[in-house]
Amino acid sequence: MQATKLPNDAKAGPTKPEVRAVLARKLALGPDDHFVEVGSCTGAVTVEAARRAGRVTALERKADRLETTRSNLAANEYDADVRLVNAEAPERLPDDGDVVFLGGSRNYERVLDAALAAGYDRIVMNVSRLEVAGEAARAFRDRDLLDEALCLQMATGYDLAGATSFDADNPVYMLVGEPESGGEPGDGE
Ligand SMILES: C[S@@+](CC[C@H](N)C(=O)[O-])C[C@H]1O[C@@H](n2cnc3c(N)ncnc32)[C@H](O)[C@@H]1O
Repeated sequence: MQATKLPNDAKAGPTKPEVRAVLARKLALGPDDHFVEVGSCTGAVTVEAARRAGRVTALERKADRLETTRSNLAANEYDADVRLVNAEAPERLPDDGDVVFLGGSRNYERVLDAALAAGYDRIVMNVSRLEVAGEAARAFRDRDLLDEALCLQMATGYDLAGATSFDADNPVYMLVGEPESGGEPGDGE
């Protein structure tokens, strides 16, 4: 697998590589897909999506973070047609997208409604704060959208006096939605 280079950082990112690996599986992007990202920040997800999807639109509300997305994209190779947009979704959410990933949670209910109205096939959201995760899971359920709910918790080993100890990351909740499937969480695969 090609390494993802992120020479520039931004405060709220990047999404950890192991979480991105699970995310890639859940997004299941292919060359015919138009992938839309809400909250691109460092561009870590943007870069990896741009190697799988045909088109990528990355929205980021903070202009300086969008510039970080842009510079990190420039450090990597990818084939997709990528468009970067400085906007707070649902403003400028494309109406011809196939798959949307919400890495940022502002206005998420309105983003879900806009994506559903536009006929997106897959909607995935990552949340780290517990209360927001609970409310977002309810929002997915209320829209008959919740296909899977995952709680990812990574711990990375490091050397401690010749033995292996671990540094734990905070948990990340991943909500996977497939409009019209809306099964019980866990039915996904
Ligand atoms: C946790 S960070 C995403 C990290 C990113 N996946 C990465 O790997 O760097 C969330 C980002 O979403 C942005 N954001 C939050 N809500 C947004 C919205 N409604 N529209 C656009 N950007 C949004 C924030 O400014 C922030 O940069």
